[in-house]
This record gives sequence, structure tokens and C-alpha cells, in this order.
Amino acid sequence: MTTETSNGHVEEPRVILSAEGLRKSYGTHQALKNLSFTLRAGRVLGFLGPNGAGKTTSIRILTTILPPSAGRFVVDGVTSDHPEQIRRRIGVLPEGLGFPRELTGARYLSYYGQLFGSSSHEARSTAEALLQEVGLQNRGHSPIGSYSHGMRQRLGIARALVNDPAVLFFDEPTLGLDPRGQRELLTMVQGIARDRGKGVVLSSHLLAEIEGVCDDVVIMNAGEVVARGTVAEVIGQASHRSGIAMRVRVPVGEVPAACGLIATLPSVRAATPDDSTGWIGVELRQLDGATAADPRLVNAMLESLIRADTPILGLDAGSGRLEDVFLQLTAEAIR
Ligand SMILES: Nc1ncnc2c1ncn2[C@@H]1O[C@H](COP(=O)(O)OP(=O)(O)OP(=O)(O)O)[C@@H](O)[C@H]1O
Repeated sequence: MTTETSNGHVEEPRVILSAEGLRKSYGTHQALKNLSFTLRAGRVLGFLGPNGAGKTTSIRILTTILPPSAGRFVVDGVTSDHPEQIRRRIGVLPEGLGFPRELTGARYLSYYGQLFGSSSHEARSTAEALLQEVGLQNRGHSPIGSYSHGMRQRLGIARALVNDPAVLFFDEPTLGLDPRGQRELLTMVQGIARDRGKGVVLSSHLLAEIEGVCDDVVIMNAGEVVARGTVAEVIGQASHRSGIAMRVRVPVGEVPAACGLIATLPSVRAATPDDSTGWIGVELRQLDGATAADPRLVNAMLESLIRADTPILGLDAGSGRLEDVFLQLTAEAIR
């Protein structure tokens, strides 16, 4: 989301959350080693990493539940040495949030509104508007105990919005949801950033699902940041290091012959097979920082396979998916 000023300059949305050198130790165990990033309004930042990477620790620090061992952060202009002021500017959906089963969704949200200082009338009308926004308008007056897991997560999102925060934190929000529920929830999360102009931090290890939702990512592994940037930058950095610029998938039995053909193309440095899936990673001679292959090279590769009567089952003419990068980076860090 950019805005054009009267003199034609395009302005970036403001930085709404930034962190510098955050560290956290539990006793002698360093759970977070050096986390720095910036998040602009209207964008979704993904904290990605396998179990134990430090995602929850980072979110606990940024939401003022845990003090960092070192480093600082700024939320909507407020520095981390003012935790009470920060709490008024953030909304949080923690992992595994529990709900009072007997309260209705509407009562629950009104209660939170009043905790943030709204009158009971204001809190009730905010609750109704939020229930509508998260698609619970027809169930708002039923007890939460009767809600499905997906409905509870949506209620948790509504709760996080009660104080109209500048930044929202969602810790593994899609855990336990079916694919449709995951998609609906992530679309909602994206809308909160885009339409309301909020900064959103989303932690997950479900990469395929969140790849399309996050604008920026921080990939963590064992407390270290192993990659950081926009999704395209992170994929580009990793493909530049691996040299793989495109992938093609053929039947497993045809992989050796197809690799041989691809490797004879003049611009190809190497064709690396994955014998179990049939995907072949294609490395080019000159990458020059490119994150995707020249379409003419893609065509030449496809032509040579078609001439050899090789069935083409899949093509990734970009440099791969975030999931591949994640697996590559976290495996490198573990080695
Ligand atoms: N209170 C604690 N005391 C000691 N060690 C802890 C504590 N909380 C977390 N850790 C350790 O810190 C590291 C990071 O944990 P954290 O929960 O932040 O990771 P995570 O990326 O959220 O993982 P998960 O996806 O499993 O929730 C892990 O090694 C964990 O065992």
C-alpha cells in the first residue's frame, strides 16, 4: 500500500513496528540470538521456522509478556521501555487461546472492550461490528462452548481488534483448522492488514498456506534469523545461492533422460534431479541476481523435452517456492 503525494512522489506506508538486536536467554539456553526487522503499515510479516525456532519467544517479547535479554523495539512510535503504552496499541491472538465456554461471543467481546476503557454501550456496538467483520454475526449470541474451532479462532481475531490496535500478532492461528478454515482465516488476516492499514505479524510453520499471505518474512532456525526480506527477495536470495532458476517435473522413470537433455542446453550449468518426486532443478550459467529464468530459456527447455516425447508434469518457471527455501535454509543451519 503506497500513497502518492500532490507532487507525485510515492510514499511508503510508515514503519509501524521495528526491532533491533532482540535476544532472549532462558538460563544458559539462547532461544533468540539477534532479531531485527521492520514492518510497515498495511503489510503482513511472517515469522517462519520449525519447532523451537524462537517464534513464540519473539512474539512474547514484542507483546511485552517477556522482557528481552537485550535489544529494543518500537511499536507505533512507542519504545519497548513503555510496555503499558505498547499494550494499548497491539492486539494478540496467542497460540491455544482458551475461552469461557458459557459466555456468548458478544458478551466476551464487550467485556474486552470495557477492559480497554469503552463504555458498555460503545463496547456492545464495537462487539457487534467485529462479529460481523469476522463472519460470526449469526452466532454472536450463542455460548462460545457451542462454537467450532474455526469460529473460536475468528472470535480470537475479533478480540485482538477490540482496541483498534496498530499492530496485530497472530501466533500459529491456523493450527488445527481444515484447509478451507485455514484459507478463510488467512484471507481475513490479509484483509486486516490491507483494508484496515494495520501491521500484522503472523507466525507459522505452514509455509505453503502462508506464502500467498505474507508480504515480508523472517525465517528463523534455532533462535537465529536465517533469511529476511520480502517473500520474493528471500526466494531470490536462496535461488541465487543454490543457482536453481527453474524446475520442471517429469515422470520419475524419465528423470535421467530428461536431465541429460536439459544439461545439453547451452545456457544450463546443471540439472539436478530429485528422483523421488520427478522434479528437476535447473541451474543456469549466468544468474546476474535474476530470480527467475528468461522465458526463452524456459521455452527452449520445454521444446527439447517435447521433441523427445517426455511428458511434462509440472513447471516452476520462477525460482521455487518459499517452502523449498525454508527447507533448504533450515537444513543448512542445522548441518
Ligand atoms: N520458558 C522457557 N524456559 C526454557 N526454555 C524455553 C522456554 N520457552 C521456550 N524455551 C526454549 O526456547 C526455544 C524457542 O522456543 P519457542 O517456543 O520460542 O519456539 P517456536 O519457534 O515458537 O516453536 P514452536 O513452533 O514449537 O512453538 C526452544 O528451544 C524452547 O525449548
